[in-house]
Amino acid sequence: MLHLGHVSGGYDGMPVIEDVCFSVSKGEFFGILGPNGSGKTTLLKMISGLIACTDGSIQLNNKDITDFSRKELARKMAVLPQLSAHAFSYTVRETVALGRYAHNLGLFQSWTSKDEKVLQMVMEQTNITRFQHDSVQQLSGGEQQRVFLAQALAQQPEILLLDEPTNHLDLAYQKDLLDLLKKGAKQQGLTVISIFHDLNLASLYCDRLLLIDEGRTRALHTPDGVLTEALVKEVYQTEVKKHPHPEIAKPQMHLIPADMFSADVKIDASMLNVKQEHITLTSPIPLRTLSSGVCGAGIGWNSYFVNRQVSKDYDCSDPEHEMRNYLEKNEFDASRTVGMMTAVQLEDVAYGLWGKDHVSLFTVVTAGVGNATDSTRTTGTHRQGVPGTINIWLFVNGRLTEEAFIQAIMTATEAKTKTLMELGITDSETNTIATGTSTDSILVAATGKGPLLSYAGSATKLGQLIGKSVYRETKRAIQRSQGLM
Ligand SMILES: Nc1ncnc2c1ncn2[C@@H]1O[C@H](COP(=O)(O)OP(=O)(O)OP(=O)(O)O)[C@@H](O)[C@H]1O
Repeated sequence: MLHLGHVSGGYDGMPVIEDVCFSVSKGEFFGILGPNGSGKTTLLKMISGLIACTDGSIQLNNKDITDFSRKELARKMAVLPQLSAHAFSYTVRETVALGRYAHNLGLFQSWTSKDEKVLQMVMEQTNITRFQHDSVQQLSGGEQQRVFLAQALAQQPEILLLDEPTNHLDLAYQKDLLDLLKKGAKQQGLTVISIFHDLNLASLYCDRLLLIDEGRTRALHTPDGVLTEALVKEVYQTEVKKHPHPEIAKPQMHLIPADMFSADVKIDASMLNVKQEHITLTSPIPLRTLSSGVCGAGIGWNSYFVNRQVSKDYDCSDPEHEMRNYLEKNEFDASRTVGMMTAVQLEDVAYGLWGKDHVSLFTVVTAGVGNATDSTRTTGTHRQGVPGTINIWLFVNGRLTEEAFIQAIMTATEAKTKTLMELGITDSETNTIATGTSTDSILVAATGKGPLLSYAGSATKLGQLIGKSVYRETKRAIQRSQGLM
């Protein structure tokens, strides 16, 4: 639909855009990214015909844009400019109605019922109907932004050009506006070309991104292809971390603020508090965690770790909610706590600091095996009223990659299973060696200090510490709970 072939252009003979080529198809949501002054607005002005190309050509539906009259072009393309501090003397309704200009013979003279219908529709869509008789001047920046979007939509263009459309909008309106544009693209085939400063919004909504730097194309691809840590660092001169969005398959870039480094912290027994009711560990800094606890499960940052004793017939339809109430009652901030439950006597806990020098590990285990299961054979129907959960906490005094977190869990699970095998713990349903219990939980937490540990398999120092410590501490915890130590 729109094709830019080797386009160059700028101001007063000074080139800003150089040799840019790309095509945008009908119904595509296309994002333009780049640092301040890289030429994004200039490129948008060239597409809308406001600035002429000094080289190359811009074609709309196979016709050079210079061959369209201004009014013809306005029926095809609408522009939502960056909001500036102009004085707007029109009312909201009048401002939006100006968008129908391209469809009329003269301003307001031939106002038709179709114009009125479109006007009402776009004011509804942008949620500005209630301000329609107010002066644009008296609206907030975000409200004005929506008025000008309504004006652009009233043009009923094939292509909508937007310069940072979410500027001035609060979180909900940012989402509403971009949802509206996406819907327009998907359902009505509206082609959206938009400048973004927010890489994450661009990633969420755009089908493809163009990254420009000093007026030249640096990358043109899907969000995943353009938003790489290396490219963003090079173009924006700033450190970022790439992470997948938790709900949809789009990348998100996280800034890393300077001066966020806190003092070195080593997690050890001095931070552990064993009581009859619960075992707690309080870290002076938030730790990066991966856990299967009742609370604080998944990936997160936590400072408090609670292993709470519950009666063996604890039965609750919403254990997470109940646990949160418990944590709050005991003055733990539930949003920063990993909480687990066990029915074993907490004084039977086994723990120890393993390793020294570059990496060390503080391992804490509570273990009951009354509920031991062989995961390869159990049908899950056989349950005993005997306490039986193995809760393993691994505090790594080091910095872990995500794969190291996952491998730490694998290595710990292998070591736990080996302990059960050596102690001859069996599944009472299948009469075979148990692999764990049906309600085991695990936590891996890391201080994030020191050299990066990329792996935690048994070939690494960390993996060996995990294997040995989980094996030993689980064995001691089981033997204690069985009254053997
Ligand atoms: N009207 C103008 N006359 C002369 N030079 C201009 C004009 N407008 C912009 N420039 C220059 O062109 C370059 C690119 O500006 P442009 O506004 O296109 O960048 P941008 O990527 O949109 O920046 P930002 O992210 O800050 O909005 C800058 O060096 C700017 O100073």
